[in-house]
Amino acid sequence: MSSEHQGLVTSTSHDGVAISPEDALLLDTHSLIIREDRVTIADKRKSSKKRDASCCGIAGTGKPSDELVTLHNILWARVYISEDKSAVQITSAKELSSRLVKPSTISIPIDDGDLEKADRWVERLLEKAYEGMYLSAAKRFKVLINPHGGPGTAEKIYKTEIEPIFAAASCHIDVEHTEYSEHAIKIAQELDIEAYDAVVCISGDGVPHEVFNGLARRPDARKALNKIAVCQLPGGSGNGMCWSFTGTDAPSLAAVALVKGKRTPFDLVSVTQGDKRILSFLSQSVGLTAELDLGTENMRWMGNTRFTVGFLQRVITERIYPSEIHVKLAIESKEEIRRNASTVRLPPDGEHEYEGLPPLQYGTVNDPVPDDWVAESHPKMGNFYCGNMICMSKDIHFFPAAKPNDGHMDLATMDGDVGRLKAVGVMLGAETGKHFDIPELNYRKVLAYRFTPKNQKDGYISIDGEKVAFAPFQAEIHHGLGVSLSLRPNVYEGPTLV
Ligand SMILES: Nc1ncnc2c1ncn2[C@@H]1O[C@H](COP(=O)(O)OP(=O)(O)OP(=O)(O)O)[C@@H](O)[C@H]1O
Repeated sequence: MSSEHQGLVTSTSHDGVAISPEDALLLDTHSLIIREDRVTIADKRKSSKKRDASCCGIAGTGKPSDELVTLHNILWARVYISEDKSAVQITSAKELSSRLVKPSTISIPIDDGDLEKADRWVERLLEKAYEGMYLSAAKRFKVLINPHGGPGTAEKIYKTEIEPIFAAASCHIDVEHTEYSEHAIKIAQELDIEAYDAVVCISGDGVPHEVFNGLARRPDARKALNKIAVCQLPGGSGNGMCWSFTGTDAPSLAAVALVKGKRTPFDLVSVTQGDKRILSFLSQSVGLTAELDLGTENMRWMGNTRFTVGFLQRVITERIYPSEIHVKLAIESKEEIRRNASTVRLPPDGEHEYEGLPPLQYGTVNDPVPDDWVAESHPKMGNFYCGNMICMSKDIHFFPAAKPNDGHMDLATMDGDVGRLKAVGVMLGAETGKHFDIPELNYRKVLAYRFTPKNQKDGYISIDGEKVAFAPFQAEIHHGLGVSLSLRPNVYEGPTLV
């Protein structure tokens, strides 16, 4: 444990609060220790963690009157100067429950002679709290709220849990409500990309899908997709992107994770179908998963539970979806995927000769299948599921080998007649990623593929949870084309293979 303490020395008394000449605040490697007997707590909440509480196991002074705030939870700090007093004000996210944090501010009076020193200390605190990036932290947020997303609570969640965190972290916020289907495409197409660092969607997965596609339709698509981080905070039922990047769907905790998040390139997928080309950021599915995504719309009021109910309803019938797939393989066995789990594959550097979307390497679904793709017939396909993120919704970590920026799609397939117990086993195993080892589940890393339905006239094909025509489609990965904000570089939050 570190014992690197940097204190703010105060030596004066304000408003009757006695300040000792010793340090009132100690800056540790991972935390700020507030010596409560020496500071004025402007907005003290009862649940503040005392020194002896088990918080991250960080060693400190050991005094029971000390409060410990992890640097992750420090939202902002400043030197406040008014006519009659000066103070250092520190705002942090206070834990009120395991799913709720709220901003809380403490104020430490300082002597006017200490202003310069206090300024330097505040800067040091912010640098540590934002890991050296506070001056360039993604603080200019275009917030898109879908009032109809998931159970319809996005607006309330934003006002009560998210906005206070953004405001406390000094973010510049510009809020817009989506007013109709595909409105977010238009907003992203017309966005002033120099004015914002990120578009934050308080929505399900549908709005970020539209934002990526709006950015993709711009003449400067490559620059726009590289400049604007696209993020999701939980306003839908699945919230796969929020789970994958922040590890939670508790809105205030996820908001802190975004405020603290670092720009992370991540892979996007081009899907061609008919004459259309769209971008997918999350998943493509046919069969069981697509039915859960799209065939449970009538249970939307249940929130996340609709997926479980829908799954049980469908698995009983052991439905199959005959199909043919062609695959451009990258890593073809689970053993090899495990062996490569800690390998970092960054996108190739270099100049790009295009301003819009990257050219398709393998053509479209209307072109002949390239010679080096593997052709597979799946007369009993039960679930075709290709993903780009680890988590699809709460407790569904379907792609434990997925990485934000590895230039691969994770393709999982399973026959529909493997037996109900096996199917249930895969679903239950997905909570922890253990389904990866179930032999009936085929799991590969691919660069591109084509899916062709057989002997079925109509059905569900889901791209990022949105329904598209029941017709052949082709997908290929674009390594690191998009950007989001994540807590850790090139890692999703959840039970990864590493
Ligand atoms: N004001 C609106 N009226 C009608 N549709 C809207 C409006 N705003 C957005 N939409 C559409 O709602 C669709 C679904 O959005 P979103 O993904 O946010 O919620 P969801 O589908 O309920 O969430 P989940 O995917 O988690 O179930 C999007 O395709 C979007 O175009």
